[in-house]
Order: sequence, then structure tokens, then C-alpha cells
Amino acid sequence: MKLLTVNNLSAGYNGTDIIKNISFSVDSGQIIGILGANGCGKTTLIKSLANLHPHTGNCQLDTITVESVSQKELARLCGYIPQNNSISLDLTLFDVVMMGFNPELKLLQTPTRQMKETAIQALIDVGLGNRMYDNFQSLSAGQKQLCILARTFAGKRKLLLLDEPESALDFRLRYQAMELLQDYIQQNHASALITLHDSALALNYCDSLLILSDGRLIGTIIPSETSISDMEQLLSKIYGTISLSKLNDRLGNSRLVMMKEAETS
Ligand SMILES: Nc1ncnc2c1ncn2[C@@H]1O[C@H](COP(=O)(O)OP(=O)(O)OP(=O)(O)O)[C@@H](O)[C@H]1O
Repeated sequence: MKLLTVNNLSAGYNGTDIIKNISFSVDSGQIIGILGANGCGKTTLIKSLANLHPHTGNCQLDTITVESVSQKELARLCGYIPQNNSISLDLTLFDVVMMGFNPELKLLQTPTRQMKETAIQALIDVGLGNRMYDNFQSLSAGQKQLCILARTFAGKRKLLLLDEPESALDFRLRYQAMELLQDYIQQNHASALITLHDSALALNYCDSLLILSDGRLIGTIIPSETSISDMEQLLSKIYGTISLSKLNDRLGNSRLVMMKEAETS
């Protein structure tokens, strides 16, 4: 079932389009990666989908047209994690996660007990259960990112828009965050659009990958179906010469590994 349909999306700055005529759709239950070189327009695309950046074209999310609803209404269906968190207030981690319920609460309405329990569980799930009442500002950059992820999971939105959520996480936590995301998507019949610079996460955790180059969608990879040579060809357009291999880990799970090759002239 389609959760999101994007039609002819273009957006930019100062009258110049940075992303150009992008169209794609996302089924429920999918994690879609957005890959592209620095500056190709990934953040601009994600912000446009969250209706936080002016654009032309339109996005249909479930039963709503993104461009025609209020931010609060959109926030009930869609959770957005920006590249850099902008929380500068002295709040506990618990308070930060509780902010995820704001779109559901009316003015002066207090959160329910179930919301509080969900927030606590979300913090435990990301490994921050023992820091729940610490000041958010006292966390490291990676821990802040995990706390924001917990807030997004607690909100139980149908669509998650995540802009490089792994950037501050160490090697182990990157994988843990992707596993948590997979569980979330399955349990909530949700979908995620996620910009990534980590090819191992992109190739091994995403159901499909949108390949952006210079603001255009130049192709789509379905890691479980697309041939290695087709994937290499597309990925080389954004990363230069690369090679891909399928390797088995010790448990026999097949993994895609991308290696940078010397540039050929
Ligand atoms: N506020 C702005 N004003 C003018 N130009 C901008 C603004 N924000 C971004 N740009 C330009 O738009 C282009 C795309 O930026 P964007 O942040 O969407 O790229 P990105 O693919 O997310 O990059 P990265 O991988 O480095 O995060 C860049 O050339 C950037 O300079």
C-alpha cells in the first residue's frame, strides 16, 4: 500500500532550483535511503517533504496532501529529524521525548500515563534509560541523536523523515539505530525516508535507494534485486569509481560491501 507519493517536486534557494522534478512513491513498511554527494540536495528534499521548505509539485501522504495541511496536522503523521538538533533549552531527556506527543495534545492538555510509559520505553530502547532525568545539554552529540531518535519513535508517526540520523553515532550504535528503525517500521506499519552517507547501512538496511545527482533522481537501487554491476554503475555516478562485493558474515548472513577504487580516467 502506498503511503507517500511525490510528484514533480522542485525546490531551491534564491530563485534557483536545487532539486528538480523529483517523483517517487513509498510503500508502507519500507525504509528508503536517499544517497548523493555533499550538496546534491538531500536535505532540501527532506525539508520539502516535511513542508518546511517552499517547493513546487506535491506530496500525497496517506490521505492528506502535505502542502494543504497545517504543520501540526502534518506532524501527527510525519516525524522529522533534522541534520542538526536545535534544542537549546535545559530539558531532561524525558521532557525532550515527551515533546514528541505535542502534535496530539490540545492547548493545556496534559500527557496521558500511556504517553509517559511510551516515552520511558523509547529511552530504554535506545540505551538511555539510566540518563532519563539528566539535562539533555549534558549529553554527547551521539547521545543527543539517540534521544531525538527515541522522541521520534515514541511519537509513532506513519512516516519518518530522517536526515543523516547516524552521523554522530559510533560503529556499533549506527547498526543498533538501524535495527531499532527496522523494528519500528515493522511494528507500526510505517515507512522511513533516510539520508545516509554510510554505504553499509544504506545497502544492507534500506529496501530501496534513491540516487540523487545534482538535484535529479538519476536512478533507484533495490539492494535485494538490482544486479551488482547495475548498482556499481549507479553508485559510481555519485561516488566515483567504486566496486561492490557480496560477503557473508560469520553467521552466514549476506552483506553488501562497497569499496572505493582508484579513479580511472
Ligand atoms: N539556506 C540556503 N541558502 C542558499 N543555498 C543553500 C541553502 N541551503 C542549502 N543551499 C545549497 O543547496 C545545495 C544543496 O544543499 P543540501 O543541504 O540540500 O545538500 P545535501 O545533499 O543535504 O548535502 P550534505 O550531504 O552535505 O548534507 C547546496 O549547494 C547548498 O549550498
